[in-house]
Amino acid sequence: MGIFRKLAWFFRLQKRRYLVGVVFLVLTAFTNLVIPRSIGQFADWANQHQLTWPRLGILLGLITIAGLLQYWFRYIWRNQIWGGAADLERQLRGKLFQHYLAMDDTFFKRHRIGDLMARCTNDISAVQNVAGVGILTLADSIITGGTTIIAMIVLVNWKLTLIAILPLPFLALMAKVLGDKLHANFAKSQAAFAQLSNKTQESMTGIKVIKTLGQEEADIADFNKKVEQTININRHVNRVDALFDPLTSIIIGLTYVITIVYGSHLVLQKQITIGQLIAFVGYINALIWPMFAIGRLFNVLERGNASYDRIQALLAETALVQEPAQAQLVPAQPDLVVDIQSFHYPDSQQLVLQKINFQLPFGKTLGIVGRIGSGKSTLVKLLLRRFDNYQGQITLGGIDLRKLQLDSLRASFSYVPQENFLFSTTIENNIRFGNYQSPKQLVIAAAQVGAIDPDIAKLPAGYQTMVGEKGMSLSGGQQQRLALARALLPQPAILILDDSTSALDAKTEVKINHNLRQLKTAQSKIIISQRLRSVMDADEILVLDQGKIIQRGRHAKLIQTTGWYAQMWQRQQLNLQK
Ligand SMILES: Nc1ncnc2c1ncn2[C@@H]1O[C@H](COP(=O)(O)OP(=O)(O)OP(=O)(O)O)[C@@H](O)[C@H]1O
Repeated sequence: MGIFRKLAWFFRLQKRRYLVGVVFLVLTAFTNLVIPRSIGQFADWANQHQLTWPRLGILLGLITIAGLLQYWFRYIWRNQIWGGAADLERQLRGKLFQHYLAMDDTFFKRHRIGDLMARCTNDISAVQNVAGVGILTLADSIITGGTTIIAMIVLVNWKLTLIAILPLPFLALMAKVLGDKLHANFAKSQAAFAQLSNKTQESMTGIKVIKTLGQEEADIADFNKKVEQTININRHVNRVDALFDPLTSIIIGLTYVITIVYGSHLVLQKQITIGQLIAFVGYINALIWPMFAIGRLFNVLERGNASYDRIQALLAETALVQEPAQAQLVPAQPDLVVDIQSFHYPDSQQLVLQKINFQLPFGKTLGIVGRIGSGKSTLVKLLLRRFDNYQGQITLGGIDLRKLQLDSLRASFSYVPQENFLFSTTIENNIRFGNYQSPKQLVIAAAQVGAIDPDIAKLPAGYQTMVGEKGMSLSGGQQQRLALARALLPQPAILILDDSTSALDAKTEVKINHNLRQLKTAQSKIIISQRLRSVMDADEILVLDQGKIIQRGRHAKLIQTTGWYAQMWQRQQLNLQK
């Protein structure tokens, strides 16, 4: 019952809806009594040769009215209670999704996507069941069960009632015991399902790698193994479930036998009429479902409770980066000043950045180069405030990043990462992403700077061409250029290109660099690249190695020195000549 306490916030919000639902459940329970009672009366009148057409008419009228009212009452409570359950689902789904979006990299490292999706599907359904089937069963068991037993005692005979309902609590007990077994297996089935969705998601995401390495057969075998495991567990669940029905029939059968044997005895003793006995059988019929449901109720509540805890555990995880109270907006045309003493990722002790300091006045360009793994992308993550746990300070427009509004901070940067993500919608929507109000000319202008406009013009549906999932229908270079156009459209204060032209040929890259230089919109640029050609026009270039700046200055100065930059420049020039 703890789950009802945990969901008290929701039931308080939906008080009216649930109250109306329960009132109509009570009315349904009362109309439920009319039909057996009328049939019993019919039997008595028939038995006593007192049945007349008008009397038959009254009974049929009563049964019809009770049936119609029941239809209407059921319609109302179903709408109210199921509506409430659907609303709980909507709220939990919304909360979880919003939470996922607010989380940082470490969260997604801790939880696999398949698990996160399972929480959004199976766990939410289990909690939703509490607010739907759970509430219905609880109210129905108490209300229908209670009114039926009272009717049996008052309208028929208390001794017969007591003896006849004796086996019914076993029905509830059995439902609970088997339910527990079912629950344990259900947890295994949930885990197997989560593994299967992890596997499916990984295979779908990595489909290109699987095909390239010719691993289709191995992957299919692995997938089939997981499907087999899931089916086996579900088979076991079904076997336990299948035990339930025959046992139910035995207990219900026993109840009828007792009722008929002892009831007939009472009829022969003239303590009750034959009509009362017939009505009584009708009441027993009405009582079976509430008893049966009580046992199942425990499972619904337990399952819901476990799932609610799992959802809450996720929701309780806080993002590493929090917005302070009274956060400030980024000033217009901000200068960027970086002074990082040291940084390590939260889940590792390895120092990834040390003594990184530079200034990027508004409108200037900074180039960052260096060996792979030297910390270039990590530096960008700190600028975008994906991590906060560094020693030192970063200011934008003179304000510490940690004091800025997150939305305002992120709107100041446009970041084109090494690996782009395109959405399965049109090319235009991919460029517009988040900037749906921008006029079409600006979309085209961004595509022109990104040198993707000529490619789009060649497509049959132009800007309205659908991009396959993850940009499947575009080449790697086209995807990179589309991502660049998307980053340019909002005209951010600082544009960050993180090796974002790696898939382009030299000619296209030169063209894009030229377009970027010609941009009329003033903005700062941070260009990270393996190709020194991309940064040679920068106002300052930083060379990183093992998280430290080992060289800095302008291109002309750096090629004069004997360090990494000059060596790399010569090597790349030679490669170009080949
Ligand atoms: N999320 C993370 N958690 C722990 N360590 C990480 C994480 N991301 C990167 N690292 C480590 O930080 C170091 C710097 O990585 P980073 O990606 O910043 O290098 P990079 O210079 O951008 O490399 P590349 O040129 O290959 O993109 C590497 O040793 C890497 O293994």
